[in-house]
Amino acid sequence: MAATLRIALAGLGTVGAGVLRLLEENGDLIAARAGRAIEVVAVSARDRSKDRGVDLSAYDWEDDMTAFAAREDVDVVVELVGGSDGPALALARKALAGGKGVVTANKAMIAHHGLELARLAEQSDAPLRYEAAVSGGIPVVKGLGEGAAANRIERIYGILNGTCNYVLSAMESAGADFAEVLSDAQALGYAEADPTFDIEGVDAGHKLAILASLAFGTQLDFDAVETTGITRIRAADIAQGKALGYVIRLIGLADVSDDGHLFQRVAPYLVPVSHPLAGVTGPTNAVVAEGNFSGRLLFEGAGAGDGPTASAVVADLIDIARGSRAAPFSLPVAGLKAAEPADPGHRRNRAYLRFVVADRPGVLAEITAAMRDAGVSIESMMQHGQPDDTGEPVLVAMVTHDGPESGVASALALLEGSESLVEEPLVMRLLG
Ligand SMILES: NC(=O)C1=CN([C@@H]2O[C@H](COP(=O)(O)OP(=O)(O)OC[C@H]3O[C@@H](n4cnc5c(N)ncnc54)[C@H](O)[C@@H]3O)[C@@H](O)[C@H]2O)C=CC1
Ligand SMILES: N[C@@H](CC=O)C(=O)O
Ligand code: NA
Repeated sequence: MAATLRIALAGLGTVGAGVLRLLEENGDLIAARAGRAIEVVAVSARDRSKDRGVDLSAYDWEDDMTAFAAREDVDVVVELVGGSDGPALALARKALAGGKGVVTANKAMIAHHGLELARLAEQSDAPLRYEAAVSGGIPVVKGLGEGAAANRIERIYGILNGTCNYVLSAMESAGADFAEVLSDAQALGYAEADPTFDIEGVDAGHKLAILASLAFGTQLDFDAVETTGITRIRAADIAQGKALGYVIRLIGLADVSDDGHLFQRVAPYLVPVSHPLAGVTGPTNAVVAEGNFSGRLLFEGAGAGDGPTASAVVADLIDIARGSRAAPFSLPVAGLKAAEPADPGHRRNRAYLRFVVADRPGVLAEITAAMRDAGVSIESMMQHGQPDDTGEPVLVAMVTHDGPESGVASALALLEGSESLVEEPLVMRLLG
């Protein structure tokens, strides 16, 4: 058997402790499959004395994780700290520049700096792997980079954030309160250190930017991802969606037009109950990739949590131990094209619009007039009034016929500043 693959592990939280447990429990099987043992040499985290339920006594401790990059007894650095910049990025840069491999679960860092890191990896012929960064335990990075590598991918979309899916499906099934379910998701280790990244769609945006680059061979462009989170969704929207035959899911969706314009959006969508993504509940993620020869591929599994994420991290280590040197984004860096962001105005779809309005005569006429003037055709409309004349605001929801997104945008622009609207209208597209 070849020499041991020696690793240093930065970050001993949910994922880091999971990796140590996995290497401990499945060590023999992993060594047999990798062709050599994977040995943890050193670890680093913020607090040395914290009880993580794993024995650290066999490993060296470094207070400063960037010291891993200079250690001659380390082949691969595993970065499980998080944060797009800061010590995680410093460590990845130093390690790759010095010819060490890097395995990371850090989607924020890859989404912002993946191109630079891939270039460093290429220059020093060091492996860079990030399977855990996109949809935790699902082998979607490998699925696209290897299994579907022969295809032109035409569209990629899916449920990319376990926390949001957990929150939405609990609100849907148990009528649970948003804040309460979010704290459950945090306690279960699904949420990011800053959970606003989850609920505002930023985390899903990081993953979508990575998937788009892998799928379309374009340069990462996280700044161009249009991002809307789930914080404005009310129980009434979920109930309304259900009555229409839909569930609400936070969807990341990317495609590239024939003339090379890249569309990337994360937003809550109404998903027909018959669609495979509608049955995806809890912290589960699912990614659909449409290949021109493979047809529709569906990758589904646990998108967050210690075990599944550790499984993806260790799979990357096994790849490196086997000697794989695949390009991080499936193509040499020079082959990744810069893509212009697409203008979403021409995209056609049906939309769910929800207004909270003052309960007084003429309000509905004002909204429908704006729709008419913008050329938006209404398919159905529901008003949830108060049982008696309480003067409380009421909720008006409507679904439009298929039409360009620019029509809905124009209608809402006409209503901007209207005293009839008590809050900003909510728009969710119907997944087609
Ligand atoms: N928790 C999950 O389900 C998943 C997490 N990830 C990613 O994995 C990475 C780690 O996530 P978790 O384990 O959930 O985070 P965590 O918050 O549980 O653990 C982070 C670890 O990094 C250490 N750390 C943080 N800042 C540090 C610093 N400045 N210096 C030294 N150590 C520092 C902490 O002490 C802790 O040990 C993140 O990039 C996250 O986005 C990816 C997929 C799923
Ligand atoms: N916070 C993320 C963790 C995995 O990427 C999520 O909820 O999906
Ligand atoms: Na993955």
